[in-house]
Amino acid sequence: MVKICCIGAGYVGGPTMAVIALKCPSVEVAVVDISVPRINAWNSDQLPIYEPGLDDVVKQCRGKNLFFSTDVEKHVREADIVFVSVNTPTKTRGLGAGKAADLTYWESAARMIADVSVSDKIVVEKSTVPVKTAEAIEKILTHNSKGIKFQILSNPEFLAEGTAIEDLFMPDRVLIGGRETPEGFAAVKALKDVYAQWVPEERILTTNLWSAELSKLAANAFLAQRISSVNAMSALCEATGANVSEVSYAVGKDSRIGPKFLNSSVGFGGSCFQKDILNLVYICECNGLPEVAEYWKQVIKINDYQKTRFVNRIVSSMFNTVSNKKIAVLGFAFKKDTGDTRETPAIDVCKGLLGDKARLSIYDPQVTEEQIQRDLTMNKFDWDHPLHLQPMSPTTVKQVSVVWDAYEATKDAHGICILTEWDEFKKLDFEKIFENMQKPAFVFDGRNVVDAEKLRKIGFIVYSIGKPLDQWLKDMPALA
Ligand SMILES: NC(=O)c1ccc[n+]([C@@H]2O[C@H](COP(=O)([O-])OP(=O)(O)OC[C@H]3O[C@@H](n4cnc5c(N)ncnc54)[C@H](O)[C@@H]3O)[C@@H](O)[C@H]2O)c1
Ligand SMILES: O=c1ccn([C@@H]2O[C@H](COP(=O)(O)OP(=O)(O)O[C@H]3O[C@H](CO)[C@@H](O)[C@H](O)[C@H]3O)[C@@H](O)[C@H]2O)c(=O)[nH]1
Repeated sequence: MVKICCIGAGYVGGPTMAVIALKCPSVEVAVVDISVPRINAWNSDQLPIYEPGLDDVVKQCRGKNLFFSTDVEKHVREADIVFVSVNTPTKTRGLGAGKAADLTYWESAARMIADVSVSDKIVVEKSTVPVKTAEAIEKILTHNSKGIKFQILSNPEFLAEGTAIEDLFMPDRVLIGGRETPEGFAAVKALKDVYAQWVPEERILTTNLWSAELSKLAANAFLAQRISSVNAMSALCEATGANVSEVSYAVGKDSRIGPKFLNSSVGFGGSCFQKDILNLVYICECNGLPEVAEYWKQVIKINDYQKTRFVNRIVSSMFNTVSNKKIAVLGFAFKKDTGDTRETPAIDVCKGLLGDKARLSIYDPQVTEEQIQRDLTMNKFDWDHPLHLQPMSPTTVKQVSVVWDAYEATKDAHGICILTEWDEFKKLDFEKIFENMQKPAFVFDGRNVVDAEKLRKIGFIVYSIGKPLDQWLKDMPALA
């Protein structure tokens, strides 16, 4: 029986290994982590992450061929294939601070693998890493190996949160990069055989190591670039009276461009896009390519501009101040169908409004008060460390209350900001909400989820990203 061990029981390690266990009953899969609460949660009825369909997959395999454990060394020692899916945060100090990937967790995992191994192993990079990381990992492993042979593969993960199980069941592609040597080809084949149990052969791509590592950063950069492109257009739409949804639709009808990933928003969030582009920018700079670095940096700049622009719209529309006004924030997660708040645009929008002394009442169906308070007090990039190493802030933001109902959040509010596209926000009774709000009542829709015309008929002043502006908003300056 092939034994797989995955170091890192997070958003990637957990779902990916659960699906491998489900699809490969003859493989034994152990997912290990240094975080005791995380492993306890994986072994309980309340999994540590919310992902549609995940509970079901875990229930079918847990205790049979899927195990979650904190005994990292034992499972690594016994495994034939070791996936490493640990944090790769953005460095906050030293060389490359604010851009480069911090490989501390990766390096310590590699040293531990070398220490405890007593048989040859395939080590798989599942985390997103800078191109050429495999070379460094290889050096750590071979210098400490006591004669044991390691083959390093790059097998980046492309799942998106909220659709992780679907993406893992039917991936567009699985990418495996390895050394172009007989041993490298054999390792690639061994991993390919695992995926081939449910992924059609033509969707399993094999490349050299550097292409696989770089393809992951490139894919995220291309995806984020599409959003920044459409968001840049949204500002121009507002200035000209064009409608960004109509523009996106018309542009996406070109089969060379395609319709997906062209929704204008308050900005992209999530644990990957910003981090991976910063990483790409740093790699370009290190390789003497400042023009290429500048090009990708612009994707992040437009994303920051979009968030600032949104806050400025709110403040300027509400008589140039939100001081002591109650603003209802609907949605805090970085996208719908997840409780994940890493790099969510809601953090920057809320901080912007708090900077102007607003009172915030926040509702998200999947995010807890503790998480929101933590996000609003944490320093940039601190979120991307194992849970027990994250700073616990003793302070809370007093002007923020977190409620468990959209109607409660909007009661007596001056304005509503929609920051996540949860389906339930489309079905709210806006007549009832309008009655209970201060007047004039504003809606700032950062996800284009509400029917603006319907809301205007009720009496709201509505701002929808990239849509023709209300007369009210036209009269207000909204410079970013
Ligand atoms: N979240 C996503 O959707 C996604 C998708 C594709 C790729 N990635 C990449 O995958 C990697 C993991 O991301 P994630 O979202 O799963 O992160 P995560 O923070 O949810 O999980 C990482 C886990 O690794 C554990 N860990 C860290 N060091 C360890 C060690 N030495 N030994 C054992 N456990 C250790 C942490 O405790 C944590 O539970 C990152 O490189 C990320 O960029 C993420
Ligand atoms: O048209 C769009 C599509 C997305 N978004 C936003 O972009 C962010 C990222 O969304 P998405 O890509 O769906 O989620 P992630 O889970 O961050 O997945 C991305 O990042 C992962 C981590 O690397 C990759 O594996 C995935 O392929 C890649 O899609 C979210 O804030 C979305 O709201 C938009 O604003 N407009």
